[in-house]
Amino acid sequence: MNKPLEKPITQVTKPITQGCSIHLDEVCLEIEGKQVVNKLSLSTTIKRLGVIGRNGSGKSTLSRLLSGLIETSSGHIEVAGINPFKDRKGALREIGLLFQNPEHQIIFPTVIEEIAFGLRQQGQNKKTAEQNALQVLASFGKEHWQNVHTSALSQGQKHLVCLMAVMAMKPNLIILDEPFAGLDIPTKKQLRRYLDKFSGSLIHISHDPEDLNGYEQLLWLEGGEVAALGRYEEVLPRYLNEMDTLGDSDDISDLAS
Ligand SMILES: Nc1ncnc2c1ncn2[C@@H]1O[C@H](COP(=O)(O)OP(=O)(O)OP(=O)(O)O)[C@@H](O)[C@H]1O
Repeated sequence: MNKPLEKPITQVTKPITQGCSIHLDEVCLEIEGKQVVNKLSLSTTIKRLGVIGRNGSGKSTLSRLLSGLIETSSGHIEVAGINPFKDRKGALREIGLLFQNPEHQIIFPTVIEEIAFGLRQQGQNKKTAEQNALQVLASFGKEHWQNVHTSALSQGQKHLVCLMAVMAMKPNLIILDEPFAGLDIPTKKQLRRYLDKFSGSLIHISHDPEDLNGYEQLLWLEGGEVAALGRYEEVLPRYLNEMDTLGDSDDISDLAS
């Protein structure tokens, strides 16, 4: 695959709701000689942006670039007015990242410690961080979780702890890297309800278009490039059509050659 798609739209001039500003200018990332992200440019202030694309198209890499965990090889990234890689303090303040697997995120034995950790990172002292963490737990109706051992939580509960930990830091933008994968339908619906209440911006990576229902824009990545950026209703049918066509072919066998 990786054939050029229709002319990409990389500038959406009229966002429906104003959110966090995100600007990428000719961003490239090379890992071990492989061009993982290639001249990626986009500019948006949308509040709900879904990211779709095939396995290996660069979605998780984009989330790491946007949250400043990795540096570009070339090009420029600005999120909420800062360069997230260079301004780590600013990135901690502005951007939260939620991984698909909460096991990759949770490091503390109890829920309160886990939620307070990010606040300590932001400079709060232990007492204030724990008070604020407790407030967040209360706002989710989960005060009784404070001393619960994180290892005793179900997968869905772990996801919720990660979400509360991220929200406690009051970011302007939360990036979600397939947070619903492997969750049952009720847990997914509950987490979705919490996310819908978030007043900041969300960038949500998902293989399931249903997760992104109601999102204002979709970014479709292909081979580390923007295949399309536009309204959900415009981009999704094109994407699904392309995926159907690919599903009828056999490009997986290419991996063996
Ligand atoms: N640390 C790394 N070393 C080598 N290659 C990498 C590394 N990280 C990512 N890649 C490559 O970059 C490409 C994009 O990977 P990425 O994980 O961003 O894709 P993705 O769209 O999130 O995929 P998926 O939908 O399967 O999660 C892949 O070809 C992957 O093999």
